[in-house]
Amino acid sequence: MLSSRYSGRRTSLLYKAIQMFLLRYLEKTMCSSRQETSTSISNITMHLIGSEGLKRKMIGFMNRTTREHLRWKASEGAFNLRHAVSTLIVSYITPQMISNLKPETEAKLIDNFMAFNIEWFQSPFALSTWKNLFKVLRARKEAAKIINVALERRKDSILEKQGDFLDTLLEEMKKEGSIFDQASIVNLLLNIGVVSRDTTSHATALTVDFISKNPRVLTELQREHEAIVQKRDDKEAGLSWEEYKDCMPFTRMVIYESLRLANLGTIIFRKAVKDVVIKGKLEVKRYTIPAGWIVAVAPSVVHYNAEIYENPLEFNPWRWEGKDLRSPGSKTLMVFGGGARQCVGSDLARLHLAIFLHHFVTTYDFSVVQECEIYRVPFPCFTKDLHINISPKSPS
Ligand code: HEM
Repeated sequence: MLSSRYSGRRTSLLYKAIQMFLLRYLEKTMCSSRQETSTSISNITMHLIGSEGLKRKMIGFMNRTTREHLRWKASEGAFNLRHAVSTLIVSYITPQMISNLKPETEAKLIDNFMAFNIEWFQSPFALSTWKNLFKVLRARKEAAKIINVALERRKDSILEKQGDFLDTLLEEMKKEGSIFDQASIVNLLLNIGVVSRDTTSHATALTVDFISKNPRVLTELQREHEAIVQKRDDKEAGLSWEEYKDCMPFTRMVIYESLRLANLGTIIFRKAVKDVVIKGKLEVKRYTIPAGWIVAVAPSVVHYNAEIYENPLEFNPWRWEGKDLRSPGSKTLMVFGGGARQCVGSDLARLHLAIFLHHFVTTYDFSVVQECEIYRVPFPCFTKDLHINISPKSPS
């Protein structure tokens, strides 16, 4: 499952060219510039989990939403885990971005975020592909309209601030020389909805898939999380910030190991701002990357390197024992990118995974109905999604 294979599907050059074109096109409609996105998304993570008060508010909200989603899924029979988590992520990201939408408008925005994807792409020759492309573009347009209306209202509003991400962006926009205008704010909000949904839902599905194949890991996870619940005064309370920070070393190891194996950030790009000399052990292995060159870094080369990770294709969370896992990455772990400019959603993604696993292993038993299968082109695509059944644990 982890190798770069095409899983038996015939992928013609034309097919790939058109798929890449559509992806690029959708990307362009989503995000006007990488600089804007990154500067301002730094604010969302600051906004979402920056201050102590906000952390507590956010974690409480994520707990409630996760619990409700799992309860709802438990009553439904077998379900597609990645899709379920996509809805979950969008449900808690959307009100953090714009908090004062009417419930029906919020539901509409969530539906549009969910419809704005590329999963429908089957073949350039299938009429359904083009019909679906039309639906996706319509979803994008409707989502943009809802955000625009909310933004207009907020701009003119004399009411108290809502304390959401839209407020933060409007403050940025009003600053002298701001890189934001109304259009870039709308693009940014659309972008966050989609980026956070896809990366995090892929990561969650793959983590559960790895765990399902490793009963020893599941047992250890259950032990860690049940111990957390046992120590709590209010057994119904969700995970607290302190528990997240201090009481789940094994969960952190599982998250890092899953992300290392999943390799969701397949390629990252960097530009050499000056000549960079790469020092190999042997003279012949030394070379210089000239200033101005753009370099594509493939983190999987590091993540699957047997000199760094013993049995690199094995899912073994214990390999992280005793290592500092507070930072999102290092030279040997680039799941969220590398250097000063890394994924700005990494804190949020790790928090989500911890909360999800907490509710998942303490409240439910699960069984796999369909194993997941991915192929890489080079981005990981699911040819088969993980389908599971969950049922509430019987009280012990
Ligand atoms: C498990 C989940 C995730 C993974 C594996 C992941 C991975 C990555 C990687 C590898 C990069 C490239 C960083 C680099 O160039 O060094 C990146 C960038 C980025 N990620 Fe994530 N990400 C995840 C979740 C999220 C979430 C939840 C958000 C939004 C809240 C987000 C927003 C972004 C943005 C905006 C960038 C571009 C940053 C920039 O251009 O400076 N990501 N992510």
